[in-house]
Amino acid sequence: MTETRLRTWTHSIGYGTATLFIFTLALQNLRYGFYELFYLAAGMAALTLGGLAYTLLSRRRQLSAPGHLIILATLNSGLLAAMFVIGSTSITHWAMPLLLLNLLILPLRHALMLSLLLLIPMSILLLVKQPAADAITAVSGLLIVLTVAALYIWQYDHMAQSAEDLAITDPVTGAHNARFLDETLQKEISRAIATGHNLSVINLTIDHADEATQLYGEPGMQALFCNMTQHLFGVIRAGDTLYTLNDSEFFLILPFTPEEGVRVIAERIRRTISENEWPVTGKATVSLGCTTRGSSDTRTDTLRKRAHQAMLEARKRGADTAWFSPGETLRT
Ligand SMILES: Nc1nc2c(ncn2[C@@H]2O[C@H](COP(=O)(O)OP(=O)(O)OP(=O)(O)O)[C@@H](O)[C@H]2O)c(=O)[nH]1
Repeated sequence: MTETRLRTWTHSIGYGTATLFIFTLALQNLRYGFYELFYLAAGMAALTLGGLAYTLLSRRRQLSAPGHLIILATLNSGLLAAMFVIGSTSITHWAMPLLLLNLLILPLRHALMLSLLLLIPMSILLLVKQPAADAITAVSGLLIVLTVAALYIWQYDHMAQSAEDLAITDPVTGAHNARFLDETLQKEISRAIATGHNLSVINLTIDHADEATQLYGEPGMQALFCNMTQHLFGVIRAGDTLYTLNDSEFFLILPFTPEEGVRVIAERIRRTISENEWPVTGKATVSLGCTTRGSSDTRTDTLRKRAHQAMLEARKRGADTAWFSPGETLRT
């Protein structure tokens, strides 16, 4: 299920349940002849029903639907205003569905702000109107509901973020994985087209990886791969992104980098790697294929293929080489 559908479902169920709860309150008050409270509850039920209709009408835009903030702010301020105007503290528990709706529907920070804007004046009114012990009991109940629900949402947000990080990160090296590469590269191509900025990429492979694996074994190569990832993180600048493609291959996306720039950074990577003393293998070299987006490059596979061809060309020319496509060596 997509996040938009999930939100449409949870928002609809939240508004629907709140409508039922508040409508029941309205009927109860009508039965006992408390007409002011009946009108208040009927108005609130109409608003939550409006929230349900808004959710269904804007179901494709549930990730950013701004109307929820307006609906919930009106509900919260309406209840608060009514408590002050009617002077009734017996409807404090009506705040419960509103607190839960705030947290279910709005981003956590907005929800907490709105809930506190409701709770603080409400607590002052309760302390003024009721015996201190009763007021403290009522306010504590509301605070417990708010805290537990907020903690649950906070934990859920963190778990969702961790799951997303896991899905796009290589667990061994900590760099992004191949799955995330095409998505980011397509976004960067679109950004480069829209802004007219340069975009370059580098495909980089460890030279003689098969022989090194036979010599040092899988764990040795994995250690080299991890060390090289950390080294590359240290060389590239903020805004560049690094991807690990398989056990010996990397890919770099370099936004705002022209041909002269990618030549500089590719040469710097080649030189620093060949000069470095690596923990398991001692010396190691890499072959780099670089390219810069041309005006007709609108697809990821064109750039990836060209960078890959350039990398194969660099390897063919004796390894420890950076090759810029189409057809110019930086250094052999
Ligand atoms: N994307 C990217 N480009 C780089 C990097 N390092 C160098 N370049 C490119 O190479 C050009 C020259 O870089 P340097 O020789 O470091 O000179 P610089 O003037 O200190 O580079 P900047 O201040 O980073 O622009 C830069 O303008 C960039 O286009 C890097 O880490 N990432």
